[in-house]
Amino acid sequence: MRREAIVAEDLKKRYMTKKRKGLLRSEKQVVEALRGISFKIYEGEVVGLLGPNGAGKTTTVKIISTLLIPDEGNAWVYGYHVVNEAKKVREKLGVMLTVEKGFYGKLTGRENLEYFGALYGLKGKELKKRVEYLLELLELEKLGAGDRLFEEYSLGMKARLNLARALLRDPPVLLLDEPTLGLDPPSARRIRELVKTLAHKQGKAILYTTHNMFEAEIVCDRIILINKGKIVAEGTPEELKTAIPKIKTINLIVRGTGSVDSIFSGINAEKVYVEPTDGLYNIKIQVYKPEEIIDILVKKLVNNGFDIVSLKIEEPTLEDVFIYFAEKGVKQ
Ligand SMILES: Nc1ncnc2c1ncn2[C@@H]1O[C@H](COP(=O)(O)OP(=O)(O)OP(=O)(O)O)[C@@H](O)[C@H]1O
Repeated sequence: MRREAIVAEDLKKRYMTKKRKGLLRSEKQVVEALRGISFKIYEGEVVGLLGPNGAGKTTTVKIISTLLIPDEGNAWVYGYHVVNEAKKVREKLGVMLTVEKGFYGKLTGRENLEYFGALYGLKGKELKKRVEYLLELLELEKLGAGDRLFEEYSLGMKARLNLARALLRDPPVLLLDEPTLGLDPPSARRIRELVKTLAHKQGKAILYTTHNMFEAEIVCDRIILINKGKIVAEGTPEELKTAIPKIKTINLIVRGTGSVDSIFSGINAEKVYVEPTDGLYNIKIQVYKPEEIIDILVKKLVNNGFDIVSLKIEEPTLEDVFIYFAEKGVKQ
């Protein structure tokens, strides 16, 4: 049986902030960042924590990583309590929060890793071996980055070094907060491949936050969707796609000079988006049963002098799931 690596039980967190009221006045305000979040993450899986801005993703990651104390609820990492046994929890964790934090600009990538490795208690040959292994694993040597100063690093190199640092102690649990944000495709791909290998081949438990739905779908075994501090949906990407009303999208590109708006009057669609580009119209029509309207639609377009350049019917994507739950708000 797979072991539970992270267990979160009814986590709640409020922040006290001040809202400006005019030039000199401000009013205290309570932000309910987490309103009771419970989940489990097992060894060997990548679990995506997804949600719109301000949903509570970073707050959750910070609580699990012992950087923030919850107001209510509990969480454990390999059975150690995140508040009462924070030191033990930290020994089990590799955390990647923001890209640059804590690295020394005047040290090379290799020296930075050696420095943090020493802080974590690695020494001598063991430390050197681990650092060389990680420089290879993250392809930093290949990019000529091992002996370059950190201040000269590109964003992609910084992210790779950040992940290397999180792996120094070879921890069984990784918390990765938007690890590919702003990266070029090769760096993002390298990190995604590595994350999957670390979970599936080495059995690490990985909590992964991202805004990128394409990424979530290819990296995550399971997804937890949060909105306004609550879990609104949970499952594999496939399960989530079947959890929303089976709305499909007719994707049409047509060429013509007339107005397309009259075409859609009388057509029973949920939503229609029209985007004119260079003499073409890019049209998206969301409907439950495309087969019921497609004939009429094509006839109307042709009778009004439009050429159909392409026509596709698309199944719901993870992005549709995300938008559906974000718009729907919190299930009560
Ligand atoms: N230190 C803080 N003080 C006050 N409010 C905060 C603080 N940190 C977060 N918040 C608020 O708590 C809520 C949850 O924030 P959090 O950063 O956890 O969300 P998120 O899902 O990570 O968002 P994003 O996708 O934008 O990074 C938001 O309303 C945010 O404004």
